[in-house]
Amino acid sequence: MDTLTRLEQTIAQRRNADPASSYVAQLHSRGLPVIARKLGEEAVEAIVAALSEDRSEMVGEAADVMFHLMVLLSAKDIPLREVMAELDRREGISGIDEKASRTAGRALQQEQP
Ligand SMILES: N=c1c2ncn([C@@H]3O[C@H](COP(=O)(O)OP(=O)(O)OP(=O)(O)O)[C@@H](O)[C@H]3O)c2ncn1[C@@H]1O[C@H](COP(=O)(O)O)[C@@H](O)[C@H]1O
Repeated sequence: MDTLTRLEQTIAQRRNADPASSYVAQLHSRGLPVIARKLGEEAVEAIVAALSEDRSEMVGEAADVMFHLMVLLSAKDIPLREVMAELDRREGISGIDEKASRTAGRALQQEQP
């Protein structure tokens, strides 16, 4: 089993644990807005780390972002496999082409009466 799948299972098991002894349970007990905000804070910390020269800090902050994203997915009852399936669906589609097709689609919609 890969690391993220194991982490997903751990988070599912810890969700309803005692918040005094589990950080995952603590986050869940505080609710979705707190979990979402925490992910935002971790993302900002990752940005700061990326702009510093400290490689290990970047690795640590990237792990924090991924962990808190996994907690948020759990809170939203979205299985990791659904996100992986979306990434699989996107495989081989250039971001440039995808954006261009969206822009063209919007232009077509605006032309219609
Ligand atoms: N992977 C993680 C993991 N990564 C980060 N964290 C915690 O996320 C929190 C991050 O919050 P902060 O950035 O605010 O951390 P901080 O140390 O307060 O930092 P600053 O305020 O100084 O910036 C810290 O408490 C980290 O310990 C994690 N907590 C848990 N896990 C996994 O989740 C499992 C279950 O954890 P519990 O629910 O706590 O048993 C663990 O066994 C791990 O596998």
